[in-house]
Amino acid sequence: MAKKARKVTPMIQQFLDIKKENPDAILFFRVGDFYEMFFEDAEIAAKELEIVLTKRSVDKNDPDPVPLAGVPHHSCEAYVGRLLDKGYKVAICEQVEDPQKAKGLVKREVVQMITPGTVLDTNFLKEKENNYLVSMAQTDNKFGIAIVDVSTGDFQVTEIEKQNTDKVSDEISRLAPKEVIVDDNNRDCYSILKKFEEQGVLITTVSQPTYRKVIEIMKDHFKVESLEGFGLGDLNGAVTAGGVLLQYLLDTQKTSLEHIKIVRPYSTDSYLIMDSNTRNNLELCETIRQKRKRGSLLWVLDKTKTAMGGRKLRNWIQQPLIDITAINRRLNFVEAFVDDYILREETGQALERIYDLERVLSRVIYDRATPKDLVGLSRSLEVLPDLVETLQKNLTFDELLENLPNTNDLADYIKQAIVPDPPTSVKDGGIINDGFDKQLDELRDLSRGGIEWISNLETKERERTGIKSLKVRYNKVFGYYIEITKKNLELVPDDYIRKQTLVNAERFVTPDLKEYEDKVLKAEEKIQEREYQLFQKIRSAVITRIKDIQDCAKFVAEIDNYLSLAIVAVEQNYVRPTVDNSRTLDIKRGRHPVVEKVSSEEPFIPNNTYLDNGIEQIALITGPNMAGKSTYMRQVALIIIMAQMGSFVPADNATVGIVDKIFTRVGAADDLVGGQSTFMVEMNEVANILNNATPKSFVILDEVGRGTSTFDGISIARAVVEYLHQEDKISCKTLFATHFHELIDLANEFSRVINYSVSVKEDDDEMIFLREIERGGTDKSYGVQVARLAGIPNKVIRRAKEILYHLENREINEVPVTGYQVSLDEVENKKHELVDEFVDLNPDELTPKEALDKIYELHEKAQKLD
Ligand SMILES: Nc1ncnc2c1ncn2[C@@H]1O[C@H](COP(=O)(O)OP(=O)(O)OP(=O)(O)O)[C@@H](O)[C@H]1O
Repeated sequence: MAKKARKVTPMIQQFLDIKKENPDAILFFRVGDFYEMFFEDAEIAAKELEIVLTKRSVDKNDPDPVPLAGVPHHSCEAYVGRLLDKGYKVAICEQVEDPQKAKGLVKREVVQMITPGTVLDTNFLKEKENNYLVSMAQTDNKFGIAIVDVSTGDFQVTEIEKQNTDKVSDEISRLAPKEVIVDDNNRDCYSILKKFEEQGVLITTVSQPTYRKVIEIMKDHFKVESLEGFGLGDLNGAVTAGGVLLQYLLDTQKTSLEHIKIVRPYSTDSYLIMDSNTRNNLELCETIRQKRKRGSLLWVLDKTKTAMGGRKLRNWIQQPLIDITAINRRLNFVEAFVDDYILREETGQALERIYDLERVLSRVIYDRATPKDLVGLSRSLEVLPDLVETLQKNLTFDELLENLPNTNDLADYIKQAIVPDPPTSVKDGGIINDGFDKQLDELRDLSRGGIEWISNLETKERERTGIKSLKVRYNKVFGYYIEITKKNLELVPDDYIRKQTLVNAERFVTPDLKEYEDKVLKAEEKIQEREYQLFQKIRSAVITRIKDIQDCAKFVAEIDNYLSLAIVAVEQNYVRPTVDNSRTLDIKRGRHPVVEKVSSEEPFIPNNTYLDNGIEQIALITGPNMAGKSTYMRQVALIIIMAQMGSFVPADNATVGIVDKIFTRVGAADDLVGGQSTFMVEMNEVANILNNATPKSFVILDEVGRGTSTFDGISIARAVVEYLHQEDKISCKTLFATHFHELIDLANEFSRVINYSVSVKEDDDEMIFLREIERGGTDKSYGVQVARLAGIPNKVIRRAKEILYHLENREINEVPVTGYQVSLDEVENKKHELVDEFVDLNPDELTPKEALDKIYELHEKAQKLD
């Protein structure tokens, strides 16, 4: 801000004072019809919003005018939205008294602090996505995480052991928060959050209150004596994060938080665990490269009709269940819809008429709701009885309907109160129905009577004066007046009082006219006041029913999800999976839900999968590039996820023994991570899998060891398979795709490793992909043929084939050196040296970090060799 003390105008001083209270926000300072920004705020706004930066002198002789930028108040939303998108906070500072009545400088106050995590305006929110604000706190041995979506009132807390920083990071990345709050002194938390800050998430630092204070904040907010009732007994980390979050909201949001009615503790271990790589690799909610919903699993499954359903479905996909009863409960509901076309149709039609109850409710609470919002709320609630009647036709839904609150009275009340098609703002008037409020009706009668008297006045006065062209008109300056053309002026009666002379006419008023006008205007003012009071009364009526409306919203979202999953199941021909406690994964003719939907050129070829922990634990899949290995492995993971989220699956038959964690090591994510070599990323991911997988986990390894030289790669790949196979270690179901044909032999040595390959047919040197997974390995890679498909020039292909021939026949030294100079002898010797060095490594003498560094060093050497 202004560094040296300078004399400034009172208004600029007022700006500076308010800015001092809100140092980390861009201050939108209301001046007349504009929001103006000064000093650095102006410079930032000008740059980020591409608006003109000007200067304003604070006094006549000021040599150093103040930077200034402004936006019109009526179109400020778009500008605020852009600043929020870029991770800024915006403080809206309004004139809080009528400038015409103000003595001296008009009073101004910050009436709203908008931050990316607390925004409510529908213009800035994605309809089918939650907008999470997260807080992170730390106790002796735990990290606490609290999550709130201010636009829906959803408030959850969890905690994770302190040593498990990766898990914390995975959870935060699942939530994809817009803003994270953290104690300004907490380095551990901050080091986890740094990555998110680099991705553009706003990190807001606050001072963490003491634990006692935190408990008080939580108890005060929820109006309870103890937090035990929420199941927060000894979750100190979760409670701390929750208290920090509430305190932040209380400090920044100048309105009530009444819609945050309950806090729900959860454990990340109650869901199928996936790290953020796995979520990305499997393209659950967006594609890896384009970051678009189209092409993701969500895109296939989302047929939801309501925004609430859309948000819930996203959460279901991100958090598949591990409790068999809960999964089967969901599957039962989906099945009920799958089996009944009429039920689907009728339910769909009802859901289509339901607005975003959660977000309307939060706007009501924050006093941002429009009359249209309330009409929307009432119409949505009115749909519920129809929906209930429809669902009652199938007994499966009884359980869901049991606790659904009855909100008919509220719907009726709003319907009686507000006109069916009200204007957008209460200020526009005319929002309350006639007959709803006696006082309003009387005022309206008065006003209408006055208007009628005035409108009859023209006829009356024409008769009285004999002036046929006499007109009664209204303008903002004089109010009502009588206009007489110049040529009729001598007929003007004595009681007319002249107000204005025009070129061809004169304007008059009469005492009667003024009296009626007064009545009308006063009545109008009172009507406006009364309508506002009534609107607030209706608002309060809604607020008393927050819990009921939230329960209805949850019910609608849940039904919407079952219906959506059922519609997809019918359209795409999915089946109900059997989910049980076995260790078996048995999929008959499984398909990839996304690829089968987008592949228009060739029909999708289904494939079987059988894995268990007893006999067929690790499937080693070999086959040419482009054959469909990655698609196949991802398809199996997606089928598990779909089954455990309660969805039908793309297969003819599927049995899924509950999986606790899914891990993937798939090359596609490599380019996502900046600053680390492909090999390093690969090894980090493998380390994570080997350290965290359990016998109930499912692991996909795609080309492990690819990022380094062949011998290193084979050695690492083999060691990983051996480790996964050891009965006393992990022994989890694994799909392992590899180009290293040398690994095929593992099936002879290890009882639970089974070879598979993806079939290809050769026809006149042409390669035809059959896309069928067959038992048995293949030692042909067809890399050269695939290279040709990719458009590599024929000359290079021919030469590659020539080299390949000699390599395959172990005639490394006899490759004719026509075309390219290849010193294979030298390369081969160096390669042996590297492998020797690798084999000589003694794990007992190295820490894991040293081992990784060493491998990395060898990898770099090998890459140079390549
Ligand atoms: N079962 C299938 N039916 C039809 N098309 C398929 C099938 N599996 C894969 N494909 C198509 O084949 C293409 C290649 O598949 P994928 O990327 O899985 O091959 P890959 O064997 O993993 O190749 P690479 O080893 O080069 O990574 C995909 O774009 C997909 O559209």
